[in-house]
Order: sequence, then C-alpha cells, then structure tokens
Amino acid sequence: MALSFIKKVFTFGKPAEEPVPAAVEKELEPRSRVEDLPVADDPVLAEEMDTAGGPASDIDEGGVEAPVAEDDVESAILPAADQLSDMGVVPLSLLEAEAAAEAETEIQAVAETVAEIPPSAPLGHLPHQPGDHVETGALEQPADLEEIVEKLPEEIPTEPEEIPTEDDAGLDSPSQPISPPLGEMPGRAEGGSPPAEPELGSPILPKGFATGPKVVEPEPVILQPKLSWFQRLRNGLARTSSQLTGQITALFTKRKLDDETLQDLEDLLIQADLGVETALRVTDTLASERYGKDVTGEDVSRIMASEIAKVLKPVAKPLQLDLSHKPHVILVVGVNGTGKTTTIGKLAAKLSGAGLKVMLAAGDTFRAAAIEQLKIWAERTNSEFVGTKLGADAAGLAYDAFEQAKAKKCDVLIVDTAGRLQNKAELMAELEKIVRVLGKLDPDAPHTVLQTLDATTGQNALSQVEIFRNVAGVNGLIMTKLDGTARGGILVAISAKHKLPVYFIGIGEGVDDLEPFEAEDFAHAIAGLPQ
Ligand SMILES: Nc1nc2c(ncn2[C@@H]2O[C@H](COP(=O)(O)OP(=O)(O)OP(=O)(O)O)[C@@H](O)[C@H]2O)c(=O)[nH]1
Repeated sequence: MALSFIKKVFTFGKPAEEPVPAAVEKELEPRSRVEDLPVADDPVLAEEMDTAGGPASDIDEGGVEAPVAEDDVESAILPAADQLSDMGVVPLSLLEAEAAAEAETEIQAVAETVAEIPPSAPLGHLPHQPGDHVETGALEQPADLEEIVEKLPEEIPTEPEEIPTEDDAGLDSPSQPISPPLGEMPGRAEGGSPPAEPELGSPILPKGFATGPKVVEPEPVILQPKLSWFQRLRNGLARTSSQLTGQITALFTKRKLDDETLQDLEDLLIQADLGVETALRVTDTLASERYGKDVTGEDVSRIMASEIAKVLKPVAKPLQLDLSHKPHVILVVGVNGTGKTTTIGKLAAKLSGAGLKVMLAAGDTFRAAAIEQLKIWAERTNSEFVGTKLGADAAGLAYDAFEQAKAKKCDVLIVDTAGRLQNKAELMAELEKIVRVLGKLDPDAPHTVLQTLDATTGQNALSQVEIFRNVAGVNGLIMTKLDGTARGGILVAISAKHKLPVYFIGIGEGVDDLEPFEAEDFAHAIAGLPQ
C-alpha cells in the first residue's frame, strides 16, 4: 500500500501522459491527495518513507517521539519537480492497474485500523503505534474519515480488542507535543492499569496528579449512645471517684478493721476534700458496723456513699422562683472565672425554654468579653438583654435593668456581676452596692443571690462562700466544672459546713451541661457506685 502511495505522490506536478480510465480514477479518488489519505497507522509507512528519501523517523534514539511541524511533513512527502527524474519515477500508465488492484487491499487495511477505534471515540481520534509518523492535518478532517468508514465492510467488530491510550491525547492540539515524554505517558506507569482516557483538550498531567473538582467525603456519622445525666455525672466525677476508691481498696486489702485502718481512712477522706465532718461520719458508721471484721473496699464505698447522701440531701433543693414579683431577680456572684456568665446562659435556656420571659443584665462591666458573651447567650435563649459600656457603674446598670424588666413584665431578671476575689475589699463593697440599689425598687430584691463555685479550686471554695455570703447575702450555690476534677468532694464539705442550698451542678460548657443537684446521684457517683 505504501509503495503505491509514494508512486502516486510522485506523479504530482507531472502532466498525465495517458488518460486514466474512469473506473480506476473513481477508485483512486478518495486517496489521490495527501491530506485525504486515511491515517497512516500502517507501521510500514515510516520505514518506506525512509527508503524513499523521506524524513527520518520522529523517534529519537531514546525512543521518544519528537513533535512534528506540519511544514516538515509536507516537504518530506513532496520533493521538488526537478528532482523527480533523478529518482527513477515510473510512468503513471503502468501504475494505474496496480493501483486498482491494491485499492481493495488498502480499504481492508484501513478497515482493520478503524476497527481498533473504541465505539465512543470521537472522529479524528485514531489509534496509532508509538513511532508512527503522525500527520495531524489528516487527523483533523473527520469528514474524510467518515467517507472512509462508509466504504468499510460491514463486519467491523464493535468492541476493540485493546484500547491504546498513550498517544491519543493531544492529537487535536497541534501546539502540544504529539507524544509526551515517556515517563509522563499515561498508561506507561509500571505495573499500573491504563488510566481513564483524558478528555480532549484537557492537559496531560504527570503521574500522581489528577484533575477534577475536589470530592468532599461526607463525615461519617458516628452514632453516640445518649448518656443519662447520671452516666455523664459519673464520667465527670471519674477522677474524683477513682482516686478515692483506689486508695480505699488499697487500704482495706486483706486487713481487718482496726483503729489504725480507721485513722488511715479518716485521713484519706479528708485529703479527698470531703471535709472532717463527713470523714468522721463515715469512719464512725464503719466502726459501729464492722469493727474487728474483714472489710472490703466496696463495703467502705457503700457506707461512704450513704453518709455523703445524708449530708447532701438537706441542701439539694430546687431554686424557688416567686413569679409574683415580676421579675424574680437573681443576682449571680462569685470569684473570677467560676462560671457565672456561662451558668446564667444555661439557666436562661431552661427558663425561657419553659416559656418564661427572661431578661439578662450584663453587670460585669469590667470585661468587654463578658458583656458580649452574655449578649450571645441572650440571643441564643431568646432572652431580653440589657448592657452598658465597659467600665460603667454596675449598680446603675442593675437598677436600669430592673426597671426595664418590670416595664416589660419579665418573669425573671438575671444580673451578671464581675468576678472578684473575696479578699478584695473594694470590689466586695461594689457588690454590696448592687444589692442595695436593687433593694430600692423592691425591698426583697435580689430574691435569689446565687454564688457559682469552681469545683477545681478545692478548699478555697469554703472561704469564698463564707465571704460572699456575708457581703452579698448568698442564699444558694451552683457548683461548676465538676467534669474532670479530682476535687469533687469539696461540694460535700461546703454543704456540711454552710448548709446552703445547692441548686444545680455544671459538668461542662454546653447549654445542656447543667442539671439540678441530686444528693443520691452525686453520692453514688463520687463513691464510684452504680445509681
Ligand atoms: N468544664 C467546664 N467549664 C465551664 C463550666 N462552666 C463554665 N465553664 C467555663 O469556665 C470559663 C469561665 O466561665 P465564665 O462563665 O466566663 O466565668 P465568669 O465567672 O463569668 O468569669 P468572670 O466574668 O471572669 O468572672 C469559661 O471558659 C466557661 O466555658 C463547667 O461546668 N465545666
């Protein structure tokens, strides 16, 4: 086929000596121009081009196919007319019969080539072998290809045996190298399967890269079993209880209950912040029940839980709201960072969730963040909000808020205050003033003075309650940060000493991390026992 092709090419520019028979001309017509020739995937083509004095193969020594300029292709195929006589050109008349005979074979060859094209491949996307001389002009004429396809025998297989991948991309883009460097060729990855065929016009990326929008994998939904409040409390107090029960178990392993073990137990309970009073209650009960007998750590834990519950029961009370006041005023006080603002937010969520009209007043005028923090809580909980500028008089703000709450017929007004250390006399005097000013609008106000206590502070909480109670008339407690502390026992000591109501306990920063204080639950959790 290729030899006849060259012979035909060499007749270009030469006057025809004899008329070509019509039948032969018809056969030759589809292939009589260079640009109309079917894509030369015939591997013989390049070699014959060499023999005929055509350009050397575009494959360099390293086997890499170099880009071919269209001009080069044309000049290589068409020698100048004055060179033809030196090249032993055969007269056209002798070639025509041969051409007619070869035409059928040639069509068959093209049919085989086209049969390798995947059914979905666009026209102009012909497969070819590495090292072929690719004539891009011919490939860009799908109309010619269609003509060729029309002439093909009908039995063209629909499924290609093998889909070549490495040279396909870039054929429609003459400005790109026809073959990328070997190492970058898709499908040449060692041991890898042929990659998905790139879209026409998309860049050929090096191995290890891919194009396309980033696929965001949805977060796996991990279904966490919802823990009961007691389970969460036990988890929160796990450090306190494990430390306590671990030491108790160690103390009572293979020991009879005697004076020495009782003394060791008393020391241990005091160190665990439970307080002297509670420690003595536990050791007295244990001695009366089990003196001289074998005692296990679990025996001690049960007696301890029972005695702690007895101390806590009288203080585990609900926060009484007198809604006839409209508003019931709650003043929240405490040392810096004990959780006042957060606790106010949690309380507001509960109250407004129950349908009460709540107002929050930002009386912590020392800290800009505290004002903002309370405002956010008000928004979250659908509460009214009253604030003032940083450094303003907190007592004046409390007074304004009380008036506004009355005017708006709020059920509950909760006033935040700046944190202060109990030993700072000046700040404690300011607190006194707030209480006094509120009392001007209602002699019973503030109706509740809540003190927040940070469980992690341990023994210092005892003196905090002492002083705030004296200055601001604290009449109820909320203990926060019972989650993760080893000092949860302090609540027992405070309850035993001050006997103030403990309304709620906090075991986290979230809105749901505040629950009413339950004596039995707390006692069991701290002793590491089930509910
Ligand atoms: N782990 C834990 N953190 C809490 C709890 N309650 C409050 N907090 C965190 O304790 C920090 C201090 O809380 P705040 O509410 O700002 O304390 P505050 O008493 O208003 O602070 P001041 O205005 O500085 O006095 C914040 O990071 C809270 O999220 C709790 O029960 N558990």
